[in-house]
Amino acid sequence: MVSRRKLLGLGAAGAAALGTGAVVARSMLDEPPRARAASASDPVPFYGEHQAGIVTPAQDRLHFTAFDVTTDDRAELVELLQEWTAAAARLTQGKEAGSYGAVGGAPEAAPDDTGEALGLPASGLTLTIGFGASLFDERFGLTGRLPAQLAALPKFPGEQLDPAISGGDLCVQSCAHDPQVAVHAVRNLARIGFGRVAVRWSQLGFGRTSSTSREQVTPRNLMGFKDGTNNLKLEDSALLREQLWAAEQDGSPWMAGGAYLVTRKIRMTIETWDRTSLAEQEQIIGRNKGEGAPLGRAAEFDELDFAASGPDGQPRIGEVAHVRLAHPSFHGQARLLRRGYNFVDGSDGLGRLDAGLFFIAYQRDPRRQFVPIQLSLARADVLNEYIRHVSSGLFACPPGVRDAGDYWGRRLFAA
Ligand SMILES: C=CC1=C(C)c2cc3[nH]c(cc4nc(cc5[nH]c(cc1n2)c(C)c5CCC(=O)O)C(CCC(=O)O)=C4C)c(C)c3C=C
Ligand SMILES: [Fe+2]
Repeated sequence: MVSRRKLLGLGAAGAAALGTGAVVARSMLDEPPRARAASASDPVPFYGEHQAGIVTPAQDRLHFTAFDVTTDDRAELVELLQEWTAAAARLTQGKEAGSYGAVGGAPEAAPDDTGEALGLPASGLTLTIGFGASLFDERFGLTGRLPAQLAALPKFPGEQLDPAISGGDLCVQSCAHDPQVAVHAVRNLARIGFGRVAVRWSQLGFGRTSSTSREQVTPRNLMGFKDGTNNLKLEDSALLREQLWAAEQDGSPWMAGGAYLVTRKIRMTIETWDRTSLAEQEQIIGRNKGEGAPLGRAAEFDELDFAASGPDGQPRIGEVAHVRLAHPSFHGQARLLRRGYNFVDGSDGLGRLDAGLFFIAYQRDPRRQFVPIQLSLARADVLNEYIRHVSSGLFACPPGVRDAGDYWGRRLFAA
């Protein structure tokens, strides 16, 4: 197999051989992936108990895609998932999607890799798959396997969802430190899926808006605030077991080790936000803009003190501040692993940027976690004056792929 990085180092003779369409022997250049990503260009292990791309320290770039399955044939769907898994195992290690690659196959055949990532390193690529509730209809004999956790989200006050950019039978979250690598992976999965799946909607993102590890600096969202401070993180193993990973006893044993994913595309009216005073912006969020410290406190990771009041006798963190309404203490300690990205999809034709937050949250049960939190936010959050939810997705992300004999969702399709 040719790793993309190796291809660059082949030298003139090797490059010439590839250029003439020679098929490279799989064993010639194969090498095992390193155990863990050490730098932004390194691979992240693909095999494991959980899918990569959930607690993996959030990469800088996102290409999220939802697919509709266009075949009604269960065997074809299983075959697709097997082919996707094999391609994902290669792509995430910096290899090409297929064993011949972009230039190593027969000249009369379409290449089994599209080529735009040739020469690029793995770039921390992770590919994470999810299954939407619509996959469990009568087409594939999965009706009895629909997890209760995929119950449709309620209609939240104020949302203006566009069905064309919501839902989907399948989703793939592609994250990498290089946008070309993230897009290349999705493009090749779509290519492999031709005739069996069609892209329903997709979203590009940048500037991760959450930290999922204590080793990461907290990034900023497009409102200019640090986002992801009080998040579930990779290091919180007991909390992850309690709040993130589905367990055998949760009702759908095939999901044990997986997690449920909620996506929301949230458009910001940033032009209005940008004309709002600093003091008001900080009141709305409940943290200061510079440090990201809770109002009334000095440092980013200081505890939030909801009882503290200012000189005017009013609570430092207002009753309708975003962080108060979203805090676990108001939701039976429910937490989320947030992993969102900023987006700017050009302009809206009315002189405004089409920009905002592509919110991504993983959890063990959206009915206990995302739904109550979002209900509080939708009812009272002062931030609502500046945001609008325009798309929604809910997916069951199965456990990790154990080894090369396993595939995404194997336990779902097992007899
Ligand atoms: C339903 C869940 C949430 C949505 C939707 C949401 C949208 C949203 N958030 C920000 C900006 C910030 N959020 C912050 C904290 C925070 N947000 C949520 C949940 C949702 N946010 C939670 C659970 C928390 C943590 C609360 C806590 O325990 O303290 C922050 C503060 C920094 C941080 O802790 O991450 C900011 C800033 C925007 C702009 C937005 C929609 C566009
Ligand atoms: Fe938030």
